[in-house]
Amino acid sequence: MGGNTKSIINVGYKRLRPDAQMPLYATAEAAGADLFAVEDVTLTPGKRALVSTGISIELDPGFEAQIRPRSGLAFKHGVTVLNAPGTIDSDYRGELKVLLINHGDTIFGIRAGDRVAQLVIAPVTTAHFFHVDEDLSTTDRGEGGFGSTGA
Ligand SMILES: O=c1ccn([C@H]2C[C@H](O)[C@@H](COP(=O)(O)OP(=O)(O)OP(=O)(O)O)O2)c(=O)[nH]1
Ligand SMILES: [Mg+2]
Repeated sequence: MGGNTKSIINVGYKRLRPDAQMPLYATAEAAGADLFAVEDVTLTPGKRALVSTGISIELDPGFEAQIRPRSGLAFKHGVTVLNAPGTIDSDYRGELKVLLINHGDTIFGIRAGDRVAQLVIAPVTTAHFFHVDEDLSTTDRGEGGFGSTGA
């Protein structure tokens, strides 16, 4: 289409239990790889739960993984990732966990093997923060924010 090339990085994963499933892209060009629950969880309305995936990954420095909601769960059941997007640091070696919340009005049951969220790999820019003594540069926006440009 635009002549841009796809970028692919290698990400090693470990199964922390035999029934864990590796993150899986549902289609060839999916941005997110689905994450699977390894346990049954019951989410009553308004409640949250940390759902185990049974997977750990090793990202190279300069990358992160984001745990994002699945829109189908949000649309059909009001179930979403509470801390979306969850941040997986490249130095994290623990199990990937998904913090789900039920914003719906009915009980939502998760079964082991269900796809509960999706993992997006992204490059990270690390800032070198330096203190400045002079004024910051002048812009049209200035200090306006939080709706300052109108509805
Ligand atoms: O949805 C999430 C979010 C985070 N993590 C793991 C990976 C991440 O690298 C680590 C720390 O996450 P974060 O920095 O968001 O949490 P924190 O509250 O700042 O904890 P910490 O003090 O451990 O950084 O927890 C998950 O498994 N799932
Ligand atoms: Mg942190």
